[in-house]
Amino acid sequence: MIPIKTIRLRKLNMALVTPFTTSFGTFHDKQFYVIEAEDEQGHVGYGESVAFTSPWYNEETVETNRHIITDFLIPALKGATIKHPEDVDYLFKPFRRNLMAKAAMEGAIWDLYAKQQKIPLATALGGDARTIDVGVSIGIKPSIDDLITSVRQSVNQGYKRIKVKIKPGWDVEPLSRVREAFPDIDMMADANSAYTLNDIDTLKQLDDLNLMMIEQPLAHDDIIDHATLQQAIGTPVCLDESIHSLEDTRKAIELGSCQIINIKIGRVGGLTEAKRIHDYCLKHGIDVWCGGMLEAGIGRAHNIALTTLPGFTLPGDTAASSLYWHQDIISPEVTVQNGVIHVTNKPGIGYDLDVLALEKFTEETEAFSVN
Ligand SMILES: O=C(O)CCC(=O)C1=CC=C[C@@H](O)[C@@H]1C(=O)O
Ligand SMILES: [Mg+2]
Repeated sequence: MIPIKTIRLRKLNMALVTPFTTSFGTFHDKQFYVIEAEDEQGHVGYGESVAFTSPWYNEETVETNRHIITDFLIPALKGATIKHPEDVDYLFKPFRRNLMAKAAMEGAIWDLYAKQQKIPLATALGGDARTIDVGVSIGIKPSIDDLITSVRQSVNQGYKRIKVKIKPGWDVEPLSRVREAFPDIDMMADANSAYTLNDIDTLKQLDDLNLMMIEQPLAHDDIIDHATLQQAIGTPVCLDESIHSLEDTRKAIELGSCQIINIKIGRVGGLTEAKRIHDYCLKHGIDVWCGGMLEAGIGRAHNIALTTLPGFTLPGDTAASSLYWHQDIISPEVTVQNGVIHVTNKPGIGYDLDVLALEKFTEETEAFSVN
């Protein structure tokens, strides 16, 4: 690779079109870092951090990302010889976890590499799909009627799969009403670790609803109880938060903890590990799909590139920019036609940056020399 000259951190703050409710409360906007990796010839690769401002999804936050990137990952790049983006994954190995910080940096370097090679990031990763199917994730709503309305909107827009968030007290009844209204849609539930093995009877009732999967029903750091649960229910278990690496994937598959894995680039430390997990699952007949973290356009573009790999057999959460942002930071924005994204064959992430929008949402910028 042409050596990296500068790493720039841009802290962005963007208002969400739809507030996003989690166990920590409701987010109305999202702060995150855009990482710009510039080489000595002026090519710029872009990455996007996906950590939230509070550690509700994993241990990372926007501020821990900045700390790890500026105090450890950028210094590690100084003087390092990066021949291929896979070298970055190796370079960052000595630093424990902080996978979203690593993924943001590594993603920018993968994009820079692809632009230097004048190939799409998808091609650099080994993907060749020209279109990808996408679904949509619907949060917990004030009423079942509101949920039905949201599902109808998404179905009418042609999304290939509807993901409905559930929690104790908001599960069998709302999902049954959705299934009654939409007997034939591909539907899944995302429990975000809200249940325990004491809830097996409730979760068994979901078997009657022909769900594609139930995502992360039990503890965020468990694969043992998920194996017990998978034995007890017919609905395929999908793991999200429990899987941080290829090793976690191997263990979960060997234990029978899941039948499907939601791969999120940020959760597993970057595109290199995400590809390793994909390749392993492809070999072992485990379906995978690409999860979302409410990314802006750069993160969305990385998700699209990854999803072109052959093992991404199920629709992911990479919905259109307009479902999340009044204005995205890429041009063109990510659009979805009848549940399908057409993959661009432009170099790197395949989208230009909308510089005016980027500046508009930038709260601060820092530059670090690497050579
Ligand atoms: O980006 C999207 O639209 C998907 C967002 C989404 O469903 C999630 C984001 C982060 C954590 C979870 O709440 C959930 C998920 O489990 O994937
Ligand atoms: Mg999930």
